[in-house]
Amino acid sequence: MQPNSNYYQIDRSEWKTFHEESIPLLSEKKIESLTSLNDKLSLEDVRDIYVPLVEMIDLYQKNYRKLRRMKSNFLGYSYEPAPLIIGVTGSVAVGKSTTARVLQSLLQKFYTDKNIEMITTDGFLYPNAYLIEHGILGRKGFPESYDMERLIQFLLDVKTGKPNVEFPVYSHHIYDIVPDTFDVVNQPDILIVEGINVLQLPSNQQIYVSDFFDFSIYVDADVENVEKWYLERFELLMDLAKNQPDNYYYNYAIGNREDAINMARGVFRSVNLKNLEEYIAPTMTRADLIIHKSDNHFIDYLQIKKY
Ligand SMILES: Nc1ncnc2c1ncn2[C@@H]1O[C@H](COP(=O)(O)OP(=O)(O)O)[C@@H](O)[C@H]1O
Ligand SMILES: CC(C)(COP(=O)(O)O)[C@@H](O)C(=O)NCCC(=O)O
Repeated sequence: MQPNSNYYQIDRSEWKTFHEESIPLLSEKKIESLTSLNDKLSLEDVRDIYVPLVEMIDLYQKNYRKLRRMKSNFLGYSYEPAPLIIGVTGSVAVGKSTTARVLQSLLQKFYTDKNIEMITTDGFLYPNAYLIEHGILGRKGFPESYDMERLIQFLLDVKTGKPNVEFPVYSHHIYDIVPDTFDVVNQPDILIVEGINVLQLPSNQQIYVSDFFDFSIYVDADVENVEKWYLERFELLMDLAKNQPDNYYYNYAIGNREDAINMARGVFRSVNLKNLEEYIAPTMTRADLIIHKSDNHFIDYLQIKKY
């Protein structure tokens, strides 16, 4: 990021000191219970990074509701609550879903009386059969592989307060959309939407996915680290598939390990890296907050949009 860019750069050592006086501190008990639920997460990360982040989101949340109330009064409409929507994006395997899950759990502990939900846009990928039929299986994750109209309709339904809004489910284990399976989002107070495509511009829709966002986060890391984390996840998925012949990773799991890893490295470079460079990284400067991860997923600095 250039020094004259539109972001304040804040080192971890400074970020961790931020605290809004009017907000009661999250108890140590709540913080500790979160790390025991998520073995990937260190207590330091929750304390240093996520607690200040939740407090900052609380400022957005309060302001959002206040503005909506005042606007309704001004226009003479009755006030209708609408969820605050937070977008989380970044490369494949940078740690978006881990970040989104931690944020969801911590927000839920912070707002005990509110409903905090999370979805991933993987569910809006077209099924493999469709991608094959259109000759774009090798473009999975690129803009044309998503049903963006359906995603926008979903967000519209949630934002306008519809109950039990259904969305399709993607499974990394079968490497496809799970047939005839849906999850629901039911009138959340806060919805986190995680995916590589959430800050991208629409191809032919009038509305951007990001038009629905009240706060957005881009998770950033050097490509060498992202490739390493992608390969580590690939090995983990292979290990889990060892005794599951129906699993997409089964054939890799029972075959030559080095060949499988080399294949995955090739896929990362020819598909996911290309996607990152062409379509994902260019959306970074649309985010309100950039979280930078260094070796071993250590968050070393954050950047907050100035204007
Ligand atoms: N903070 C973290 N500490 C350790 N491992 C992590 C952390 N965040 C993510 N990972 C690991 O990195 C890999 C990619 O993370 P994931 O959340 O699946 O990425 P994405 O959703 O961006 O594809 C996974 O194997 C995950 O377990
Ligand atoms: C489903 C995805 C597009 C989304 O990735 P995610 O952010 O969930 O890791 C990606 O995991 C993927 O399958 N990419 C296509 C190339 C590949 O890695 O097989």
